Amino acid sequence: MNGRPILTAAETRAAEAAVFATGVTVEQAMEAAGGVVAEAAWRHAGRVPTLVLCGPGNNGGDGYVIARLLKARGLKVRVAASGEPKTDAARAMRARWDGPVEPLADVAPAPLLIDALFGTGLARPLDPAIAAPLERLAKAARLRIAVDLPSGVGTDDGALLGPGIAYEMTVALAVLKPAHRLQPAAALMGRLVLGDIDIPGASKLVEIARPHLPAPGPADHKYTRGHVVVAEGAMPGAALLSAMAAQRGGAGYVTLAGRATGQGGPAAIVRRDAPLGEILADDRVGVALVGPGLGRDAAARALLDVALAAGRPLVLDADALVLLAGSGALSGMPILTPHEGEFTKLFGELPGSRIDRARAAAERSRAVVVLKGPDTVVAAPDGRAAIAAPAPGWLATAGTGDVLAGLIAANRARGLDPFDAACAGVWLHGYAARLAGAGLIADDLIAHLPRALEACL
Ligand SMILES: NC(=O)C1=CN([C@@H]2O[C@H](COP(=O)(O)OP(=O)(O)OC[C@H]3O[C@@H](n4cnc5c(N)ncnc54)[C@H](O)[C@@H]3O)[C@@H](O)[C@H]2O)[C@@H](O)CC1
Ligand SMILES: [K+]
Repeated sequence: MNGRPILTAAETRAAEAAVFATGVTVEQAMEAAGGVVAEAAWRHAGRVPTLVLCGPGNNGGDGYVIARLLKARGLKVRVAASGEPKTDAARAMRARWDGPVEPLADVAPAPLLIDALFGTGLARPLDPAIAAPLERLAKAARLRIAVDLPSGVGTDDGALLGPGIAYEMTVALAVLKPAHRLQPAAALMGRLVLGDIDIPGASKLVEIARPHLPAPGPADHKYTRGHVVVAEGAMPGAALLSAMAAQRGGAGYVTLAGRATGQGGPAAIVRRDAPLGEILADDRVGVALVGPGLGRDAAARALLDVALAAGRPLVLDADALVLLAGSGALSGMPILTPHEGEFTKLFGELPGSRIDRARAAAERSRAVVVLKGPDTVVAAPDGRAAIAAPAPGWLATAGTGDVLAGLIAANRARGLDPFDAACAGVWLHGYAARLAGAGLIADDLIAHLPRALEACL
């Protein structure tokens, strides 16, 4: 799978254990971890008086190493701890720290705060006796750096278990964890730096990577590049946005068909008023996109039924998802693109993190599920899953979902497998949003798609 691996707390422990089984010691891994954080802190903050907060586990152990290494560089470093270290490795690092260790409760702040209280081992919400001084010290600092994770977030689900402090930088150790990308935790990370400590991790969960989308070759023509048929429903503006996004997203041929309610848009988009079933019977159709502006009436239902029966690759969005509520497994592995509200209508209240819920929904529906939001998750029925890197909040505006559906349709029509097509669409969408900048509207995203595509050649 493309993209940086993301490991849960248990998977990270298993990856560490595999490395320890080769003869590497926990102390060596901890020295390496402390080393990468100290280096990153030095490069980020320079010669700034520093306070390192150490917790009881190995995250705290990393903290004692960081304190020693920064002090060796000539920084004024103080250490405060929430208690005595509880692991052998952390005790060993505590013993190698030659300065005092102050109690957390009443320690004075410093301009740079390094938080090594808890990492992947946090098992419950922070006690106020820890959360309160952490918050006080963070507020009084000028810069805040988190070791592996901000203390007080759920590693596997990104939930808030502490005061929700925003850091300037987080140094993820060895691999990314779900909290680095899942909200609300992801918003606290600041600059996310990956600290390589030579612990390889493989996972069925990755961060969505820039796709490789080669330019059309000499043998390509409009149909090999992908023919996208977008169903036009009650609100034709939404379908037009999808169609334009598919076109600018690289599809060779885009047709609007269905209720023939719309007008306007580029002359290169073909409008047909033949029955949708007849249009989809053409085996050169690469994908049918149904849902944006579809409506929820009997005519909408009829269009959806025709598309479901056509046997073509499908992308189902918006109203189509609401109309599908209560249906079981789907055939042909369609791509479903619900936001939270549509997801709940379609699949009910599922337990677990957004990753767990997207995976369960994908398995149940036999579809690729794109659970949209500030931390979009893509999941396939075989367990593959991917989380998008943070995209600009400006995407929270009308029509951007229609653009995403069109982009995913274009990538599916060009022949990518449903999971890869969904990931490629999400990546292009986020990248185009960064190019479009502040105040973007959905039309601006479309205008920036050619440059986003160029980045993938
Ligand atoms: N990923 C890796 O390969 C490496 C990880 N290391 C570090 O080790 C960390 C994980 O270490 P640990 O598993 O010891 O976990 P932590 O250091 O995150 O914390 C575990 C300790 O905190 C206690 N605890 C959990 N929740 C608490 C709460 N709400 N209030 C008070 N105490 C609580 C536990 O009982 C345990 O003593 C990583 O985050 C990373 O910083 C490095 O030291 C070495 C290499
Ligand atoms: K931490």
